[in-house]
Amino acid sequence: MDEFDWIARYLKPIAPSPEAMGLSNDVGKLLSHSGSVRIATMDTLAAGTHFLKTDPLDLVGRKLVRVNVSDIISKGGLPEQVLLSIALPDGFSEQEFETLCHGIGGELQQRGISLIGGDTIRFSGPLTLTMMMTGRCELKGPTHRNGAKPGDVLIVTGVVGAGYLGLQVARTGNTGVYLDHYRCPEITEEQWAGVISDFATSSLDISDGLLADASHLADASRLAFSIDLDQVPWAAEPSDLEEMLALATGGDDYQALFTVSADRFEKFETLASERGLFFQQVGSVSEGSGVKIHRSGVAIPLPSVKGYTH
Ligand SMILES: Nc1ncnc2c1ncn2[C@@H]1O[C@H](COP(=O)(O)OP(=O)(O)O)[C@@H](O)[C@H]1O
Ligand SMILES: Cc1ncc(C[n+]2csc(CCOP(=O)(O)OP(=O)(O)O)c2C)c(N)n1
Ligand SMILES: [Mg+2]
Repeated sequence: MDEFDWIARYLKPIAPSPEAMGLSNDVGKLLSHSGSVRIATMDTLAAGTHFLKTDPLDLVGRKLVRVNVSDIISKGGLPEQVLLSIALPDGFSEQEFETLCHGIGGELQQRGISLIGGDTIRFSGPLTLTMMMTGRCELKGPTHRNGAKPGDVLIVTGVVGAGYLGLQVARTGNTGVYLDHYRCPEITEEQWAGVISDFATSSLDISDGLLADASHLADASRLAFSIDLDQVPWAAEPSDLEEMLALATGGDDYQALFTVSADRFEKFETLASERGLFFQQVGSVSEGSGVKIHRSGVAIPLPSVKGYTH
């Protein structure tokens, strides 16, 4: 069985959109719209770096889609189409390929996203998956990292630390809800896209860690971001400060982090609660630089490592 058979058997069925042209025309068609701006992102997941070799392959496939969707939604966009690169390790079986494609295809279908092409190779390295995802957003374009203003409030859309806890669980061979999040993260709900587009003055998704990603916004906006650790919706109540900081720096959260101006906050809050969207105010923006953390007004020294770096 060669790569063309596998593409025909497992990828064509998960690429039913007309723009994919049956994965038989070397190229796929990108959608074009008037009245919106098209955006694109790309994320790679490599075995050993982003997931464990023992993780179920259908969940790896779903995670690949979700980490890309997270990027699009956190910038105020809605996902549309994908290109997919699959680099298979030697010995990867047809059954494994089928399971992987089943996960990718299921997640794409549930979210109404179309696979339109890609590339498949075999090599001597670990399973490496790269997905390029397009999306569309309002004419003003995606939200930026640098738009925060003094007085803005800092918002997170979901719990922080579940991915970190899941990785610890996975390493000890246990199971549970955190493991599920590590393998296939609960990401920011799609309904947030419109709210972020309307209200966020700066935004991104938390992949490297709450403190690292907050500092990306702070640095780009050239302002100080102050986070009250007691306001953060932790995935599990930390037993001490050390564990709290581990949750704040572990990454793999895939929740949106953004700023909203104080005078629009009430309107924002009403809209989010009308739509049943969970969020938490975790801090605020002021003149100055970098991320500062505190608990009930008492400053806490920043840990030396604020998040994941490759
Ligand atoms: N991982 C993949 N996901 C989606 N489509 C793919 C993937 N790999 C290959 N394809 C599609 O299958 C067709 C044949 O691909 P391929 O044999 O890699 O072409 P080439 O020889 O030009 O690299 C192309 O339309 C390509 O977009
Ligand atoms: C086996 C394993 N070790 C460590 C981690 C933790 N980890 C790896 S990459 C990463 C950050 C996010 O990955 P990156 O490729 O930087 O994503 P992006 O910021 O581009 O979305 C984290 C927290 C993991 N997910 N799996
Ligand atoms: Mg990156």
